[in-house]
Amino acid sequence: MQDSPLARVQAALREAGLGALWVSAPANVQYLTGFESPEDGRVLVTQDSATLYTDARYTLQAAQQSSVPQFIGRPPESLAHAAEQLARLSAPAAFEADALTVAALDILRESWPGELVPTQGLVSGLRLRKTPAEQENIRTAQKLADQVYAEVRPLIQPGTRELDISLEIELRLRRAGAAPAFETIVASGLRGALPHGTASDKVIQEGELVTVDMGAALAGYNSDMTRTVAVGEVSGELRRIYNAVLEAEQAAVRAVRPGLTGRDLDDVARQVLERHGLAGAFSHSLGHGIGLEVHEGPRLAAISDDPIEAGMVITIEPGVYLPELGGVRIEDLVLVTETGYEVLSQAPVERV
Ligand SMILES: CSCC[C@H](N)C(=O)N1CCC[C@H]1C(=O)N[C@@H](C)C(=O)O
Repeated sequence: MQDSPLARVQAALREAGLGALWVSAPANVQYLTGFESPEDGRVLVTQDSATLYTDARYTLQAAQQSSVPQFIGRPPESLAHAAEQLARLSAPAAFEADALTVAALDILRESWPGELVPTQGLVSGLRLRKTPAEQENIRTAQKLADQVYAEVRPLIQPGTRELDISLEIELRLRRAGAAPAFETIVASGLRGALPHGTASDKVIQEGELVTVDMGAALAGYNSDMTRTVAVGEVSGELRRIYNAVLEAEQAAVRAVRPGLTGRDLDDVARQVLERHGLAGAFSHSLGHGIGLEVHEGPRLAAISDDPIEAGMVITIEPGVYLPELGGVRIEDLVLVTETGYEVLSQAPVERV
């Protein structure tokens, strides 16, 4: 309890001179309470209490899952209940500035007494380093994704539609009790130049590269991995960009260790691609943290000072996108350890 996420948020409130925090970011609601329908939940954390607010659709579920007491009801009753707690505080209450619409803030201001101040990162900062239990959840989600990828890999052949590959992946994830972490990306041939090219009805042809970017969501935690494979013989230029991306990816993975910043790792990959004359075609960041959300801190990007620390789970995913030719992305899921890294994604990276 002493070191639980809730206890740490309460300690942070005391340190910041805040009386309470209204938590509305779904991942933060789940992190603090264990409630697995967090889009329909909010949490009021004070220095010595916490209440989960949700509605009657979730009475039983919230009682089974939540580690904090629940108030079942909708606004205005729920906000009036929170207002009673806030009225006892002498310090201002805070809200999550990155997880509240202007309209929702107006309603809180109309419903509650006292000052309401914006905060950022109070809870999501705690989520950056994963506990051993969280690491295990992500590892299990990735193992399932590896298994599903292996089962579906034989379908990536001439004559198959991209859509049928994504459907097969998503069906197999769901059969196993998981869900897709995000809409599966299957981008073949020229569509490979779309970094977020979700599967279309395009039919895969001989001589194309096919990029599959997939993740499993299990027990609230997500995985994320990309493989690009060749269908038959591909052109020399496609082979060249594939091997350049592979070199960049492997260099960045091998560089992972605590003490660096997100920018340092992004630089490693970008420099390799620069040597191959391809840095201009790497149009996104190197990677991101992952956990209760697919995209969370730290950012691995050219503009990121985010520190890389042991316990973080990150993706390393350089890509090259050339509209006239196609694209390549290779992505691994990596746990940052005290001494370096452990690659969690085990699906084979093929030679092209
Ligand atoms: C819609 S979730 C996509 C998951 C994927 N593995 C991923 O994170 N991608 C695909 C290419 C770029 C990268 C991404 O979206 N990165 C973000 C963080 C960025 O802003 O660069």
